[in-house]
Amino acid sequence: MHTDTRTQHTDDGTSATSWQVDLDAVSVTYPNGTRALSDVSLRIEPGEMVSIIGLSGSGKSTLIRTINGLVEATEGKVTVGPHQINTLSGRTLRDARGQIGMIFQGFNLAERTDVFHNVLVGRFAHLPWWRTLLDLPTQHDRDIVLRSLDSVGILDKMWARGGALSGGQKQRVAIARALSQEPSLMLADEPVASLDPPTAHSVMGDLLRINKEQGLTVLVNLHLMDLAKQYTTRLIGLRNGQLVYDGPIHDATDAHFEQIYGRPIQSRDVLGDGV
Ligand SMILES: Nc1ncnc2c1ncn2[C@@H]1O[C@H](COP(=O)(O)OP(=O)(O)OP(=O)(O)O)[C@@H](O)[C@H]1O
Repeated sequence: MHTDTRTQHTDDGTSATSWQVDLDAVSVTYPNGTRALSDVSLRIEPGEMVSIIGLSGSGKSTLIRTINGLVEATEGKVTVGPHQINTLSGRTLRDARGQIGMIFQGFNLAERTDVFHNVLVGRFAHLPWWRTLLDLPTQHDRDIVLRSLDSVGILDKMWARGGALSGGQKQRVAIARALSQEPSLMLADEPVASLDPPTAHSVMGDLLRINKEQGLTVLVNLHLMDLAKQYTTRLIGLRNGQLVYDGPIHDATDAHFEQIYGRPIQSRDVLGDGV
């Protein structure tokens, strides 16, 4: 299968590559016998902004984790940029993951460490080990950390401790940490599920801006249909581990959402405008 990449131009004139993602007949069965994904095939083009929607347990996290190699596909082929992820292990898998930014619902920040060093962690994939041990980032690494913080509007919090930030600020630090990897793909697993509605909208707005400004491929797991409609251009619907919708978001009707949820739409399926 041909795998495409696209060059993105960053503000400092350097260029990075935005990756395509291909899943070819991918199934995942966990060791306890749970079949979390069944025969999923899809292609995400470089630079797309895609939402993955489904009820709890439908396989959204498993899909995201299979793409970055945290979960192994038990059948099928997972191709991410130039890598066939499900054949990699050890150093080569770590190197590939170094180019995949990952954002989690729980932020995963070091609470007692300042924001600068939390974001610098994103550079570790690119630093020789002795520089990370000696805490000796280059000026280039520092510049990237500052630019990443600036791009999510929290440069002024650089010396605050991770634990002293609000949920929205923590998620922005997590986005900055992922950006400092200079990623070729951004994966977000329920990034706004712990946030209040206005903050959820602004974090989704940050992800959309990064997608547009940097041309970065973004895949985001959501369980709220209005966020998917407002911030993404393509919808992937999962139900019981199966792909039940894949198409442009503006073609997705309430009937499609009902098919994805397996029941009529309820108020808990939408966040509201948060104002
Ligand atoms: N490590 C695991 N071992 C065994 N079963 C698992 C594991 N992780 C997930 N599952 C199961 O796989 C199925 C899909 O789970 P997954 O977390 O991918 O769904 P999800 O759509 O992300 O759900 P949620 O929105 O609640 O996070 C579920 O039945 C879940 O219980």
